[in-house]
Amino acid sequence: MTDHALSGFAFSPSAASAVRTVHARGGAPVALRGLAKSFGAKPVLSGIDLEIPAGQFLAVVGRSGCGKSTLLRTIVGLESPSAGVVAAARGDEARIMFQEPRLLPWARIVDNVRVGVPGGKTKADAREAARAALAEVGLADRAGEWPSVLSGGQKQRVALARALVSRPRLLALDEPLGALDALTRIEMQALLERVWREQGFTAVLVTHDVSEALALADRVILIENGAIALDIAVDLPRPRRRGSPEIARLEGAILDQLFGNGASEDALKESVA
Ligand SMILES: Nc1ncnc2c1ncn2[C@@H]1O[C@H](COP(=O)(O)OP(=O)(O)OP(=O)(O)O)[C@@H](O)[C@H]1O
Repeated sequence: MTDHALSGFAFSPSAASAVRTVHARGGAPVALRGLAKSFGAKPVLSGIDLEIPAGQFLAVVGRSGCGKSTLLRTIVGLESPSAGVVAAARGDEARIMFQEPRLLPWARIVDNVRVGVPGGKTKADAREAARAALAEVGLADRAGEWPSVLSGGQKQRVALARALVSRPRLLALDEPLGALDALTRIEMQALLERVWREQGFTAVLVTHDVSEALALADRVILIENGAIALDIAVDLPRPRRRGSPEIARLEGAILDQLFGNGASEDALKESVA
C-alpha cells in the first residue's frame, strides 16, 4: 500500500453534528494478538496483545527507537507482522498522517486533498468533498493555492484534510505535530480533538510528548523493550487543562516507568511551578 493510498470528509463546523449522522461511519476497532515484529535478526516488538475499542483515542509513547512507529505502521498495514495477528480497518477506512505533510508541490491544495478521495466519484464530486474537508480544517479559502505558500501548520492541516476526506474509521497519526512550533501545535491538538469528536473515528497517535498524549487521549500506552510496559486510562473531561494535578499525576506515573521513581516528583514540581 502506498502512503498516498493511505493519506483521508470533512464538514463545516456548524454542520458537523448534523452531518455526523448522515456521513460519519464511526470508529473501527483494532485487535492485535501476539504481535511480533523484527527487522532481519533485530526484534523490535514481541508478544503485543492490544484491543482498541471503536472510537477510542489511544496515544503511544516511549523512548526514541522503542518501536512506536513500527507498531502504528503494522496496525495500518504498512508493515506486516513477523508473528501474530492484526485485525484493523483497511483500504479507504484507514488513513495515516506523518510528521511531514507529504504534499504534491505541483498540485493545488484542493487537488492535494482530492488524492485522498476514494475512487468511483466524478471529478466534480471529488473536488466538492475536498473543499468540504478543507473547510473542516479551516482552509476553505486556500483551495486554489499552491502548497508552497502555506506555513508548516497549514500544510499539516491540508494533510489532515486529505486523510479525513475518505471518512476513515481508523486514523493513524505518526508524530503529526512533531515539527510544529509550540503554539501551532496547541492549535492543531485542538483541531485533532474536534474532528475526532465530530467524526468518531478510532485514533492512534504516536507522540514523543507525554503531555500531548495526556491532553488528547482516552488511553496511553508506553512501549518499552518491545512490549507494553504501561497501559493507563485517561478518564478526564475535555478540553483538558494543561498542568492540572490529575494530568501531572498521570504524567508522573509515565515518567516513573521511564526513568524510575522520583521523576514524577520533578514533573509535578514543574507542572505546578
Ligand atoms: N524498515 C526498517 N528496517 C530496519 N530497521 C527498522 C526499520 N524500521 C524501523 N527499524 C528499527 O526498528 C526500531 C524501532 O523503530 P521505530 O521507528 O518504530 O521507533 P520509534 O519508537 O517510532 O522511534 P522514534 O520515536 O525515534 O521515531 C529502531 O531500532 C529502528 O532502527
